Amino acid sequence: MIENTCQITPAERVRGNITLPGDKSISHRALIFAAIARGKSKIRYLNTGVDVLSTIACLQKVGVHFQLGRYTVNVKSPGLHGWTGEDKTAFNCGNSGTTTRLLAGLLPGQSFESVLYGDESLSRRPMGRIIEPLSKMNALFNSTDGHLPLTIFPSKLKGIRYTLPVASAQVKSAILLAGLLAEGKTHVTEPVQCRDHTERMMKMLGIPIFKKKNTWTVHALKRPIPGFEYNVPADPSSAAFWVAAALLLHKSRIVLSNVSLNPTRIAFLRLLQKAGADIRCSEETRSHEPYGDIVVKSSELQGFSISSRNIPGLIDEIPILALIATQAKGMTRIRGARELRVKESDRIATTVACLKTLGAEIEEHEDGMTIHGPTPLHGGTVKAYMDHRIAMTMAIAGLIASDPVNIEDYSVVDISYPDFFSTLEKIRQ
Ligand SMILES: O=C(O)C1=C[C@@H](OP(=O)(O)O)[C@@H](O)[C@H](O)C1
Ligand SMILES: C=C(OP(=O)(O)O)C(=O)O
Repeated sequence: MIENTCQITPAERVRGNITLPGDKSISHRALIFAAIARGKSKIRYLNTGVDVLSTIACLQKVGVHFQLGRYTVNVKSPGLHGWTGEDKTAFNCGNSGTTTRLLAGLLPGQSFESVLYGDESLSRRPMGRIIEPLSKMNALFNSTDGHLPLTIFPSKLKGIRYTLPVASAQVKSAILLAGLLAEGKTHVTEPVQCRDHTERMMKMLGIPIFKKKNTWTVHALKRPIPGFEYNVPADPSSAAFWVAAALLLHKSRIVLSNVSLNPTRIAFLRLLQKAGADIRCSEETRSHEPYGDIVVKSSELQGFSISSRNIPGLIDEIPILALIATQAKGMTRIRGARELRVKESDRIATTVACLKTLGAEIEEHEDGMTIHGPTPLHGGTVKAYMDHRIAMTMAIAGLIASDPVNIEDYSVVDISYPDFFSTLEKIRQ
């Protein structure tokens, strides 16, 4: 076996109760709001993947202290108005788009110059989408052609009215966060709803934020907000891999506990239920983020259709949904998914390439893919393309294929789910 290649052999079934990692999107935000707050905060069940560790490393650079325990992180911050940095403070965002774009909203209103940079994959991803609205707020940037590294100069921000041209929670969040340090009100309109964790956390902390139709309005932060305690629910995007394994392998049953049931995140569950999946969600526990338990059993599935309006609610689940579609009866159409081309990898191209290698009947389109099923998958060797979601999708493919699947660079799963392979070993039979 080549170094950093793993082999996943076929399984008969998966069974058991799974402890998932904390939600990655909520973890980034819990840390960022603990840094915005003044004083001590405590966050439980944080996602401890490499992306979230990048957010911690960046926030340490502005004078925020973290003490990481097994399930708890204690945070001590001088508060947003007390962040300190040396001139040209360099922030390594690693592989994380969320870290980069959310911090790009908070750094222009600071009194020091900063530089955001990241790995090869992150350096290919578009930053023009945040530079454009934040520049309208008077932020001053220097970038190479809308890509990292991004230099951010201190500036006096003003509120704006902005309609998102791409449905992106990262862009929406960057603008709302910048609004905390801007003069006047900041309004963001989202034509299609995307995840709303930033807005929920602002509300929870008493930050003045309001919604009218599909426009969010935030006011500048006049008074410091105090530290807080927060329990991060489990990550539905990580759950999706085990949901797929349980649906596709006979006589399987898995239970996933305390999963975020935020409606902006679980469109994939609703879509699969309509396609025939036996997925039951327990009654939601209402907190600032709804959460509950999910039970999944083996199911016969029909092909499904996804169009641009559905994409934001299941954007990160498309590679695993494409794998599920190879085993569903009939045709599955995924369109309006151009955004997938600017993720950690070009997820339209990489999903299609990997599934074709294993014998799937799949066609690539500029904005999506068409899949014909059910088509039995055979084994083979696939690349992870330095993309955690592609590596995890291929691992589930290995469980359902007729022969082993070798995954090159499998350790990239650490970006969002360091315990992924040990969990797979626990539940496979
Ligand atoms: O705000 C977030 O936490 C995220 C938003 C989405 O990205 P976009 O905002 O680029 O759609 C998603 O793909 C990413 O995994 C996390
Ligand atoms: C796209 C993702 O994350 P990010 O944009 O934060 O790199 C992801 O986790 O699938």
